Amino acid sequence: MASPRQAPVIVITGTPGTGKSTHAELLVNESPVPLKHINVGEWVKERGLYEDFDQEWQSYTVDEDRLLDELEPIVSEGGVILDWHTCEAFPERWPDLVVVLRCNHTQVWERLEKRGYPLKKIQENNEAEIMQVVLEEARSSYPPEVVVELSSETMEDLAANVARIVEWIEIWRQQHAGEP
Ligand SMILES: Nc1ncnc2c1ncn2[C@@H]1O[C@H](COP(=O)(O)OP(=O)(O)O)[C@@H](O)[C@H]1O
Repeated sequence: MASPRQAPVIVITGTPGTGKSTHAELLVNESPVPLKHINVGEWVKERGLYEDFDQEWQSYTVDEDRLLDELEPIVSEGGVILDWHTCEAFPERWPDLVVVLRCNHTQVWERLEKRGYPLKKIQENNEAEIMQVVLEEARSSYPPEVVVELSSETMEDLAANVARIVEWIEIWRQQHAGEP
């Protein structure tokens, strides 16, 4: 990394509906260091970082090269939460912490139904949660000490998870104090 990092890079990932944005928003408020929340899906749409839009699946084919090019300078500064339903595109050197949120697949189904997702997309995500696709992806892309799996089924889970990440940030800060 070219620039000194005063704050860590945290990836929050998980199947859509597991609670990534909810966690990221609360974490921004509770973090002891300033964190910028990037909802990568929204970022891709706003900046046109996609090659195509699939009507049937209602999803974008992301231009990953452009996405990574645009994120790189922000990530090098540190103090960022990358919130995305996939994480393997991010280089191994980027995240200090990868949080994989997990949720009972029935709850995922209900949350995505409320969001108005097409049935096909709900089924695909439901199956992905059952098969722990995102967790496997995170485990195969990053060192084991960086990846943490957290349950996100209740408001108590949410509060406990954010408190745990805040504690982790405090330790990260102590370990990196005085670094150039
Ligand atoms: N731990 C939780 N307990 C209860 N409801 C939650 C929890 N996490 C998320 N939700 C709810 O589930 C829905 C999807 O959450 P969201 O953060 O948008 O998921 P994602 O960003 O992973 O797609 C929202 O209505 C949110 O309020």
